[in-house]
Amino acid sequence: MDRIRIRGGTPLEGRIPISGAKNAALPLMAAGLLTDGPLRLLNAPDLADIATMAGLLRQHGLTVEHDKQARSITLSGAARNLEAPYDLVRKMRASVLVLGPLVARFGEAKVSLPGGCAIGTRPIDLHLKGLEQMGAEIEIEAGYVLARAPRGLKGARILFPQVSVGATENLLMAACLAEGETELVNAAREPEISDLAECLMRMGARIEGIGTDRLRVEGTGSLAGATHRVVPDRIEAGTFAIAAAITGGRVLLEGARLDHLGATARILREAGVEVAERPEGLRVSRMNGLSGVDVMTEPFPGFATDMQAQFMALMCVAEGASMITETIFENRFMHVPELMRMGARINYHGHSAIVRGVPKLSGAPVMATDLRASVSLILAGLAAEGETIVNRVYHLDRGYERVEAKLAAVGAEIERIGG
Ligand SMILES: CC(=O)N[C@H]1[C@@H](OP(=O)(O)OP(=O)(O)OC[C@H]2O[C@@H](n3ccc(=O)[nH]c3=O)[C@H](O)[C@@H]2O)O[C@H](CO)[C@@H](O)[C@@H]1O
Ligand SMILES: C=C(OP(=O)(O)O)C(=O)O
Repeated sequence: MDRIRIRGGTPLEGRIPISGAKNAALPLMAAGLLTDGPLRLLNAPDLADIATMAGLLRQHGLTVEHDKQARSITLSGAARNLEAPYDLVRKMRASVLVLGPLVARFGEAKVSLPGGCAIGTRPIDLHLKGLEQMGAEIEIEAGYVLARAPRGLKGARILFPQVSVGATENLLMAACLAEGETELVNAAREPEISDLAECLMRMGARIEGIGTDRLRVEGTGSLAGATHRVVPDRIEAGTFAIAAAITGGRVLLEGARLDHLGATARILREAGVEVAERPEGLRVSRMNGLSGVDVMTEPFPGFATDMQAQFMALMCVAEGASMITETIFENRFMHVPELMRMGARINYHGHSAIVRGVPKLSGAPVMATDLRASVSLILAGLAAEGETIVNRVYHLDRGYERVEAKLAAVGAEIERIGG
């Protein structure tokens, strides 16, 4: 399995292109099930998760063309097979996003339960309850969700007791083909949800309240094909902002959007990082010292859980202490022991970690456990003295496109070792 070798200490300088967002592209691909298409997605990232979703949609019967040169994905045709098998769903939780579109359009779906993953149990009860409220009959059998709505779904008022990105996306897609009006209350407001809603509108859906926590959808009989540009990846942008900050460098994040960073930009500024909007993207630099800042993860526009591990790496070399509280996932501190192997001073208990900054981290062999934990170890390696080897990088390839090439282009000493 591939490893990443880093020799730390070089301040990063230059321009980094930001790819299309994984977490926008995956639901947009699932939206391809709602139409015969073609649905053409531009600015599509080239990632392992995108290949997994393409594989899943192909086995449902769609034609999926991923033109990596043109960075486009074109989806066309109608699903013939309504089953999403365990072998594909277990690889990637976002596979469950085929459930809403399949049952809304074809009146039936059989989708493997995704199961837990490294960061938590991640149930899908809110997805299922919402579909039931829209008239679907749901049974769980042998690890599969069997959903049936032979006469189609009906609009409903769905109040989420907890904000869920995936449940909002699944039910938003289902509502587009339901009969009558659906209201999603306490809906997630992440930029990826607005991106999905805008694409659905281009396909002919009627949605109001985009960007708010109350989405109203007037169902239509069918949706058409469309062309849509995937939003830039705010988590990739935030990750590279921290790469610049942790090395005392200066980078231009091409295409990144300040309004999509939510609380991340404010918190980085509080820590001593300069973040400025430019016509081509975001300029991020750090000329002076870093200071410890407390953060708590929250749904958008709060500080993103997908930025927590990277921010912790930064706080490892800040002056003073930082309390980091994870409120979204129950087990998202697996990077802590690995960062400690590099000399970080961290105490954690339950949902909170106290990080006491040290002047220098030291390079070490470390093990990646999930996507954002993996990249946090790369960030720590960029700031550390000596060599860091990040093992088990397949997690990284799920969500970062050519991460080592992008970092090497701005001066990092980093390479992938195959094998
Ligand atoms: C592909 C994708 O976009 N993944 C993102 C998405 O994941 P995902 O859509 O899985 O995350 P959710 O927003 O649904 O999860 C938020 C919380 O709600 C809980 N929950 C969720 C659904 C449900 O039916 N029942 C329930 O209890 C989850 O266990 C978690 O504790 O949003 C997360 C939170 O911003 C991000 O970390 C992931 O990167
Ligand atoms: C947790 C993440 O992804 P997923 O929901 O696909 O596991 C992530 O992108 O950080």
